[in-house]
Amino acid sequence: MIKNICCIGAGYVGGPTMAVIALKNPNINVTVVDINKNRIDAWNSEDLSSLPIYEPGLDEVVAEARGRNLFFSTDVDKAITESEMIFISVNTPTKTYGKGKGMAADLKYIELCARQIAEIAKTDKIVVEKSTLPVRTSEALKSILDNTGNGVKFQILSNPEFLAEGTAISDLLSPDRVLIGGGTDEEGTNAVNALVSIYEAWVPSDKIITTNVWSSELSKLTANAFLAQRVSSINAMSELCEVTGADVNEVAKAIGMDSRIGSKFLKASVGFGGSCFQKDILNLVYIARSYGLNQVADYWEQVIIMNDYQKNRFAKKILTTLYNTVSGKKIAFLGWAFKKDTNDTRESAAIYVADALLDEQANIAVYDPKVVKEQMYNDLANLNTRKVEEIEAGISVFSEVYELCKDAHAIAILTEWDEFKEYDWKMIYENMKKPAFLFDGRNILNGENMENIGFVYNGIGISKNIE
Ligand SMILES: NC(=O)C1=CN([C@@H]2O[C@H](COP(=O)(O)OP(=O)(O)OC[C@H]3O[C@@H](n4cnc5c(N)ncnc54)[C@H](O)[C@@H]3O)[C@@H](O)[C@H]2O)C=CC1
Ligand SMILES: O=C(O)[C@H]1O[C@H](OP(=O)(O)OP(=O)(O)OC[C@H]2O[C@@H](n3ccc(=O)[nH]c3=O)[C@H](O)[C@@H]2O)[C@H](O)[C@@H](O)[C@@H]1O
Repeated sequence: MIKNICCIGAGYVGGPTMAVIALKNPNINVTVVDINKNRIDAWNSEDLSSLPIYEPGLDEVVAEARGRNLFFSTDVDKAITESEMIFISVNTPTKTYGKGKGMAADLKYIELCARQIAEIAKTDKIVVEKSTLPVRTSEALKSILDNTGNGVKFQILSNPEFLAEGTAISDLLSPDRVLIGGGTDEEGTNAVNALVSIYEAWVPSDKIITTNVWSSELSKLTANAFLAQRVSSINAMSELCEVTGADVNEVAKAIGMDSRIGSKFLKASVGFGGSCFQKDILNLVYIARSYGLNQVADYWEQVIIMNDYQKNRFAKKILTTLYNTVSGKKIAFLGWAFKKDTNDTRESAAIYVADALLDEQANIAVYDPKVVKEQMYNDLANLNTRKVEEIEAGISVFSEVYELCKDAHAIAILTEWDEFKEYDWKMIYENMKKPAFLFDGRNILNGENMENIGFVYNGIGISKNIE
């Protein structure tokens, strides 16, 4: 029976995942550790609205478990020493240097964890890969862990996480499945069973599937590739809709009712963002190429190419519709996060659309209910396309939508926050420059209603000019 587990990495995955494991396993002590002290302080904050990540329902789970059997700490060594099972949930971003730059996953954080575990551990441990990793990473982990020479035995499991941000808590409470990859010898089976029993505290047994480690590692990359592919597929159709007079919402509904296709994940948009889809597909492409599978690599790479195209296309549409110049014009951005109900902005389409419009000297005004100004400036600075002073001069951040849209030439909806649907759009229209352009990058508003108010409305995959 496992009594103590720890998780290295208190981010978007480590934090919520461990909070739910602790909630459902009150007899197991769960310690989440991170080298980032600010993050740990925020997880320990008395004020639950100051948790480092925003996820609906997370505050309640933390309130119940924290201090009871859920702990957040920067003492990584102590947590490793005391735990029988160690989850690794550190970031695995795309490499920005050296071999595989811009494609491969950067595994330096993973390797550092493995080396630290190898150095500190004095008793046998089950090490669980929670981070998304290239297929066969566990082989490298095993080699590092087994070569310490201190006689400690390690079992390595793969347990990828499938939660989506914004719905993390409900995804964790009722997952479609839990996937555990592990060895099939006696020790491997015991390790798998130990992890299965933790999930069985709340997940029905038939939803917990076990596979070999390679299948588990590769299933995670495959799932994200398939999901992102659906978005790129519907986005590709959105452009065809715009030139033929078809309506992408109608097309999505029509095809989604085919049970073989299914209705989810068919929402045309300004392009997918988030920390994982792009990173994981690039990684998949890199792996395929490294095995010489160039057709496989090209096939998946097209999902990213299409997504980049969609983001650019949206920015270009704004430019051409506004008479080919946005220089000095106020463009109001509704939303900056990569999707609603999260404060995460990683790879958000908003960043790229803003960058393209800054090239055209637009004055961009932004409002997002959960993203702070410094984050927006950082996101643009990280592109390395312009100086910080230029970013600060080109982007102004508002905390209130009516002021945001006052005297704007155009509004662009970048994130599908629910509150955007509830605004007094008539009032917004009245205070804008005319013609008042509205670019709905998420198709959340009713185009006809907006046109009745007076807006020149542009949705994604909806053409107004073709009968
Ligand atoms: N964000 C998401 O929705 C999902 C992410 N994933 C995967 O989970 C992994 C983690 O992702 P996020 O939680 O989003 O990343 P994150 O960047 O939010 O969190 C990672 C944390 O690990 C910490 N860290 C890095 N090296 C460390 C070390 N040596 N010792 C202690 N702490 C260390 C960092 O300080 C950071 O706080 C990635 O592999 C990602 O692909 C999987 C499913 C969903
Ligand atoms: O590995 C990960 O990090 C996670 O990646 C995604 O989760 P996430 O990126 O948090 O959010 P999604 O809901 O998948 O949305 C991703 C992006 O696609 C966009 N999207 C999604 C669905 C859709 O129909 N249309 C669309 O444009 C969203 O707006 C967002 O920008 C997957 O859905 C999770 O299963 C996975 O665990």
